[in-house]
Order: sequence, then C-alpha cells, then structure tokens
Amino acid sequence: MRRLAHDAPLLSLRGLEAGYGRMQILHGLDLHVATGQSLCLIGPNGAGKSTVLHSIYGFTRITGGAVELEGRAIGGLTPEQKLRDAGIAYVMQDNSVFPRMTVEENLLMGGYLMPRREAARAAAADVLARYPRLAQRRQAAAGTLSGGERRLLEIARALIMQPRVLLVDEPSIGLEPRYIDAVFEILRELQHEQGKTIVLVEQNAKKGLEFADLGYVLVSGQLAMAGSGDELLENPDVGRLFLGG
Ligand SMILES: Nc1ncnc2c1ncn2[C@@H]1O[C@H](COP(=O)(O)OP(=O)(O)OP(=O)(O)O)[C@@H](O)[C@H]1O
Repeated sequence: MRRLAHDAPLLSLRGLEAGYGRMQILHGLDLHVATGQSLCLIGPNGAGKSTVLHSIYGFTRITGGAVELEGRAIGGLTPEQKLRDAGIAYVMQDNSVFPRMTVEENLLMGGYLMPRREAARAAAADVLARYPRLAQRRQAAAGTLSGGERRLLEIARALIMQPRVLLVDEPSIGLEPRYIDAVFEILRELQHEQGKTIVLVEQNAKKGLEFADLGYVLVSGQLAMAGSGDELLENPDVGRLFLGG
C-alpha cells in the first residue's frame, strides 16, 4: 500500500545545488520524504540521480540550498557523522562486498564506527537472525555468494548501525531477473515492517516505481516530474521515455 500521507518531511532537499569540484550537477533540487516512506529517483543516464544520494550522504560539494533532516541542516556533516549521528546509511551501486572476507566479517565492517566491537557483534547477530540465508553462509567467503545474496549482504551491512534512512543506489543493477524481485521484497519489508525510510535510484524504472510511494524524475540535475509511484507509472511521457512504450 502506498504511503502518501503529507506528514512533515523527515528528509528534505531545498533548492539544492551540488556537484564535484567545480562541476555543478544538481541545479536547485527540491525533494521531500516522510518517515517510513519510500522514494524512487528515475531519469536518463547522467541526470544526477546518484549525485542526489551522494549529496545526502556527504560525498559532494554543496554550493547552494540545503539538506535537512527533521528541519535541521545536515549538509555540513561528514558521511561518518551521517551514519553514526544522523542515522542515514548508504548502499552503494558498485559491488561492495569484500570477497575474501566471510559474510560475518563483511557485516562487522558495517559497525566500524561503533566504539565497542561487542556492540557490532551483537548488531551482526541481530541482522543474521533476520536473514537466515546469510546466517547459513556466515562463515563462507562473501565472494562465493550468489548475486542476490551479495546484494542482500550489502543491504544487511548497512543495517548494522540501525539507520532510519536507507539510501540505495541501483539495487537491481547487475542482478539476474530472478533476484530482482527478491531484493525489492527485502526493501519492502524494511520499509513496511521496520519503518525504514528509503530513497533509491533505479534504472529499472518500472520496478522502482512499483516499489516506491513517491517517484521523482530527474533530468539534467533538475526535477522534471514528481508524483506517486502509480501516477508516474501511468504517465504517458514516463511510459514512453522510461518504461519502453
Ligand atoms: N565522483 C564524481 N566525480 C566527478 N564527476 C562525477 C562523479 N560522479 C558522477 N559524476 C558526474 O556527474 C554527472 C551525473 O552523474 P550521476 O552518476 O549522478 O548520474 P546518474 O543519473 O546516476 O546516471 P546513471 O544512471 O548513468 O548512473 C555525470 O556527468 C557524471 O560524470
């Protein structure tokens, strides 16, 4: 069920201008997502979708506007502060498991900011209890996991710090079709059962918009369209440009 309640936003971008070095990629972007909602960014290659996630997490140079969490400007926080203090975690697009380390060791890496190793171990045990497929393979080298299991591990590792916001870059990329639905099911459970707020970028616009409460279309670093996931799925322009007809 779509969550479209117009609650006060948890996370907002207001007139955000950001980029890399001297190159400005985002040109005055406004975006709002409430607690427990999901939002999917779609758009052509190079539109700046990943840059939105990078800007929320603190990987870009912000030159104007603001990133706000519950109305508080957080644009100046480092990625470590975002993760540890603001409860925002980032699941990156590239295959980011450490293939020679075990599943459990990979999970523990997600707790690298925790002051006590035991706290990370307890958090990893909690996550393993939730995902039996990972628990069964906990001592296996992560490089031996299937593509779907690796993506699950990447998401699970981001949960170690118990974030309330998950930024997920292209969860379906590189996955065989049979694993894609499973990954969206994991995200759906995190949103609806765990109350996580999810902002994702997805090339597979159909899957992304079917999943998300809100859809934003980004073109050349600017908002071209926004609406509920359903509204964008039914929009003829979105259909022609991003859904293959
Ligand atoms: N780390 C970086 N340093 C410099 N430029 C970058 C960096 N990351 C992205 N860019 C540039 O920013 C622009 C937007 O890239 P971004 O990855 O945000 O687009 P995207 O919409 O996610 O594209 P795609 O769908 O192809 O992944 C591109 O011109 C890209 O070359």
